[in-house]
Amino acid sequence: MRLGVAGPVGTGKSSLIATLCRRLADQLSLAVVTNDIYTDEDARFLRSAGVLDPDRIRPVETGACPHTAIRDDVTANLLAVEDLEADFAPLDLVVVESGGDNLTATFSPALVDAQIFVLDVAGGGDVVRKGGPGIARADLLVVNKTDLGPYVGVDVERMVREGVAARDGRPVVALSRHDEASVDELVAWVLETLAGYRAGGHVAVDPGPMAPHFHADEEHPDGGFTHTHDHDHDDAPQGAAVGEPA
Ligand SMILES: Nc1nc2c(ncn2[C@@H]2O[C@H](COP(=O)(O)OP(=O)(O)OP(=O)(O)O)[C@@H](O)[C@H]2O)c(=O)[nH]1
Repeated sequence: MRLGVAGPVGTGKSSLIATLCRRLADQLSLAVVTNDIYTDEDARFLRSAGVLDPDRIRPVETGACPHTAIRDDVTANLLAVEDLEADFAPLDLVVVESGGDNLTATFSPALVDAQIFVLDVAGGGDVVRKGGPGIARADLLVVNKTDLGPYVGVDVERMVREGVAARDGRPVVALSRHDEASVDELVAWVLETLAGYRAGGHVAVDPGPMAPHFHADEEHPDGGFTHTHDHDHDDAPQGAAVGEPA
C-alpha cells in the first residue's frame, strides 16, 4: 500500500513518519519517499533518525510547489516508489511525504492508495475551521503536537471536535509523540487501513479539488469542453464549471 502524508510546513510530517517506522519496521517491510522543494533535508532527517535502512528512504527534489509533484504530475514520485518496490520487493508499505504546502494540497490517487493530512495545534486553533480538501476528505486527519496546546493558547479538544465535525464521520487522531496512547491510535489506523487494502476493500479517493480541465470532443461545437469535478463532492463549492458538456 502507498500511503501519502501531506499538510502545511512544519506540522510534523517527517516526525510522524519516523514514529511509524520506529513502531512498524519490525513487523512490516517499509520504504519512504520524501519530497522537498530545493533540498533532500527530510530524507536526511529520516536517515539520521536511524529508524529504517537508509537505502529504503529516497528523496524527490520537486523544484516546484509540492502539490505539483504529488497531484499534477506524479511522475518523479511514481518512479521513486517503483524503484523502491523493485529494489526491496515485496514491500508492505511505502510512505510518501509531501513537501509542506498549503491547505489545498492533496495527493492524486494515481500516486497513493490512502492519505493522511497533518495539522498541528501550534499553527493555530482556527486552522481546522478554515477547511480544505485534505481536512475534510483525507483518509485520516491528524491534529498533531497536542502537547503544545497549553503553551500556544489552543483548546485542543475543541480543535479535534471541529475536525470531526468537518469530516462527515471520517477519522481524526489527536497526536503527540509524547503520548504513547495517541501513537498507538495512529499505528492501529495504519494497520487497519493496510488490512482493508489487502482484503481489497479499500478504495483510493481523490480528496480534490480536481483542477478544471479540457476534454477534446469532436461532437462538441467548440471541439471539446472544460469542466471541474466539483459535483463529485457534495460539500465542495459549486459553480466553477466552465462549458459543461451539452
Ligand atoms: N512538541 C512537539 N513537537 C513536535 C511533535 N512532532 C513534531 N514536532 C516538532 O515539530 C517540528 C517540525 O517537525 P517536522 O517533522 O520536521 O515537520 P514537517 O511537517 O516534516 O516539516 P516540513 O517537511 O518542513 O514541512 C520539529 O521541531 C519537530 O521536533 C510533537 O508531537 N510534539
